[in-house]
Amino acid sequence: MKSDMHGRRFLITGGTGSFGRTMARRLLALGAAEVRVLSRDEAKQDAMRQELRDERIRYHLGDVRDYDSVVRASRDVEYVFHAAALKQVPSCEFFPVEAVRTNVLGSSNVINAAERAGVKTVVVLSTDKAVRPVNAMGMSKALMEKVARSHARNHPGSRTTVCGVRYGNVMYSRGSVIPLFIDQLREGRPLTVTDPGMTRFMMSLADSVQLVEHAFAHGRPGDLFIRKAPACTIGDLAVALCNLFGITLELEVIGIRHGEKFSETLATAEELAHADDFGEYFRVPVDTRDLNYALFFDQGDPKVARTDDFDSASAPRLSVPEIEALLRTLPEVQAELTRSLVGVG
Ligand SMILES: O=c1ccn([C@@H]2O[C@H](COP(=O)(O)OP(=O)(O)O[C@H]3O[C@H](CO)[C@@H](O)[C@H](O)[C@H]3O)[C@@H](O)[C@H]2O)c(=O)[nH]1
Repeated sequence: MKSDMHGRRFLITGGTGSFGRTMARRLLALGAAEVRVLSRDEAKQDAMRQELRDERIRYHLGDVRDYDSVVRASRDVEYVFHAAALKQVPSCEFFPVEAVRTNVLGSSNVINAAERAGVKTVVVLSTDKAVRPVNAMGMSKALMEKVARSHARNHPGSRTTVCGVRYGNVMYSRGSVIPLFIDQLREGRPLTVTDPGMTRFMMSLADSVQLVEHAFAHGRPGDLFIRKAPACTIGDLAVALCNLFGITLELEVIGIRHGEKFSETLATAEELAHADDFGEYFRVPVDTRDLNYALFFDQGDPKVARTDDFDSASAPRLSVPEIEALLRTLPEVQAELTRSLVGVG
């Protein structure tokens, strides 16, 4: 049976990142006619070209901040996955205007170029850090969500559907805690735990691709899809990794970092009050009522008070053996496990 992706033309912004590479591979496997990658770094494009070696991939050098480069990359495209972003919390804290340029204005460029090119669907990728944000990265992603969802409100007859997904930490993503802990284990150093009680939602890269595919297949204008990921404490994650590698190491508690939250929120009570529950996913439709504030004040919303946030402190909590099982499913961890841990322990 042919998939919905078969014979279609796609653009992935930020296409050389870990999400982009995984998504590109998947689209090619499903018979996509063309996968265009828009990104800034020619070295990463070259590495991807060597890795995937498929004539259906076209590399566009450019930057989402530059509208013309996005317009060029969007020509004749049917579907856009918008993954380009500044996503490091510390760098966005130091340079918040850069976060605004890429995450907010860049996203607006992607949506406007898609509209102009007659793209059918744009899926924008967001993060739990955009919910009740405390850092510039999260704030800029929250505004990106607003930009994306306002498209549905402001262009009700548009032939371009703009929808989004929001997910938590992607396990083993570049620069994140799991590869860091594995390096520390390998070197026999104590694991630097910020606070053992901190919680994060845990998702694999494969899960994030699946969520984007779900949005691609089912998204209506302005929809936001959220996967109901399980959560764990960072202390349990550290113990699970030690168990997995058969090593006993001390944990060194270093304290919560600048701009971090103790727990993350994937969906607020206000969003959940209006969300559709699809088992594994929530769909949060956009509020398309007109901006008549009197209506909001007069009618209120009794549903909101009855719902709690979906946050990592109260979400289904993975036990240590469950974290171990989840870690074992990750190809990167499988590769690490087959490497010898000589000199460690
Ligand atoms: O040496 C360390 C580093 C991190 N942590 C903790 O581990 C958890 C996860 O940290 P990390 O992997 O750095 O992820 P986050 O800071 O939660 O943010 C990640 O996840 C986001 C999605 O939620 C992405 O957008 C970010 O780019 C990515 O860094 C947090 O509780 C940290 O406090 C430690 O305990 N020790």
